[in-house]
Amino acid sequence: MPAPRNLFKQRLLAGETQLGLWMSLASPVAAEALSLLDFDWLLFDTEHAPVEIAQLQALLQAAAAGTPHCAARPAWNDKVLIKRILDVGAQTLLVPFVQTAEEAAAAVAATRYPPDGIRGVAGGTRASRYGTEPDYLTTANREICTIVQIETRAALDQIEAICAVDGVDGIFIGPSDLSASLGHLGNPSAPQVQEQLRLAADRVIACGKSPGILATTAADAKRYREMGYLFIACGVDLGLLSGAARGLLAEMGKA
Ligand SMILES: O=C(O)C(=O)C[C@H](O)[C@@H](O)CO
Repeated sequence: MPAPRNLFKQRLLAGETQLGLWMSLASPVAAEALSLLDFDWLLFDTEHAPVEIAQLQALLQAAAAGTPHCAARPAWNDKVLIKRILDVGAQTLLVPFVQTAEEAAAAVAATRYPPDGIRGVAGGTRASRYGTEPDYLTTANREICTIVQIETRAALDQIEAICAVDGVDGIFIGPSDLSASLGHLGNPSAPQVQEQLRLAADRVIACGKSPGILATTAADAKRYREMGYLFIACGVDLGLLSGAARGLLAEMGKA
């Protein structure tokens, strides 16, 4: 049996819109419950969430209950972190803080077995169904989706060069870090930041790649969709939980 088909990658390359959810709670219960909703993808964050590799494996196992495609973000553009995430079965990686074509190429190489890259070979991991998929090693590369995250002014300057790197399947813009880099720390809604987000989407699309982004409200997600963003994390599980709890308290008159 070959590696599982990566439908998220196929839809990304076809330019389809895919609505996702950003997962920071580090909770298998939340992962399982939210996987049963109709999101196209879930992103498990290991950069800014307290998630190590064994926990990520448990999160992926829990989310396998449902249909969304499961992506993961390593804590850094690091070949060891990326290898370990691939081994626990994530096929789509969102690699943070990529600023140059060279860094993008390194991210791609880390996700591919030789001769296309440098991913280390393991006999039995969750990715290969613990070694029961005889064709996994020869088919894994084509089912990996590598998305790089642009989150600085310097990276914005390199969008076209980064998009041109073979194996980069999509470009994800991090509004929080980008706003910080542009001098608007904590304020991604600043008009100058929003203008850069609009321009970035246009430039990525002009390069023939799909742009993605993280929104924290439905209003933001809709605006980003109008800007042309194609894979949009429409919210964060942690934010949704605490927002709903705050709303409940407010309704009870304890704001
Ligand atoms: O810059 C951003 O935006 C991101 O990279 C996402 C953040 O890390 C964070 O908001 C995720 O919870």
